[in-house]
Amino acid sequence: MRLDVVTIFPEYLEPLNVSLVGKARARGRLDVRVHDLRAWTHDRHNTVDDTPYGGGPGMVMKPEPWGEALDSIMASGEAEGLVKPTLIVPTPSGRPFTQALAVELAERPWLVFAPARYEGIDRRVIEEYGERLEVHEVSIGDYVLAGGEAAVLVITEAVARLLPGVLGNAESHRDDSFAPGTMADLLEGPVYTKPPEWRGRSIPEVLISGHHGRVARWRRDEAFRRTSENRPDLIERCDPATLDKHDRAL
Ligand SMILES: CN1CCN(Cc2ccc(Cn3ccc4ccc(-c5n[nH]c(N)c5C#N)cc43)cc2)CC1
Repeated sequence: MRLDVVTIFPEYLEPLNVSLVGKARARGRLDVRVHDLRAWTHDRHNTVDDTPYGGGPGMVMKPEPWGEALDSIMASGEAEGLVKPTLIVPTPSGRPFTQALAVELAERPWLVFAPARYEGIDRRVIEEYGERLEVHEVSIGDYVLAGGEAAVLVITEAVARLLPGVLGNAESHRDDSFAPGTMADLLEGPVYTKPPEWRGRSIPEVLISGHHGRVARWRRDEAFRRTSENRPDLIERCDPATLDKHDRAL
């Protein structure tokens, strides 16, 4: 997968050089290219924003630099034999970014991210590229950030861990929380490791019982309890047949 990010803060994307995404890049699973939007400005101040038409607070990102940047990146991808990218625009007014969308995006060969700042990007940019590309305007949560770069880090990590060969065998994403329509809709239960006793706190006996069926049942029950407490909405979403199937398998 090729992944391009256009931003006025390229240094914000440094975390894409480390950990899981950094390893995926080193292994050639991910080709990440970060671009400074100001490279596509032509005035002495490298201007990327201006006052909003109709008045109001803040500034709006000008369409011209974005148009030149996206055209240039698309041309470079096409020169390398890639067809068309999927454009992802983080925005507080976007549809929620979910595990289901991460799974969908992990199937794409080429993603381009357009994280804005200020009050956002002139709407005509989305209209222009929406006529040529699949465009996803997404929000990573119900809170307000100062720009889209943090969302790029979140989305990139969620997608990269789904790419073949990125997660080690031990860290399967097969039973991830939030995977649509499966028992994995439940939140993870508690986890424990050595030592068996720590500051007078021991671990649940069942986990050292050696009885795999009982361990699986205990984990499912704990996941169910935790989900009921923290995310009852996920219980609603989990169809009874799936719950029942899982029970029968235990
Ligand atoms: C007067 N009012 C009029 C409404 N605005 C709304 C507004 C407009 C821009 C910004 C800052 N910003 C700029 C680009 C950008 C991208 C993503 C996100 C973002 N925030 N939260 C998420 N989950 C995000 C994601 N993903 C924020 C961004 C914040 C709030 C406020 C002022």
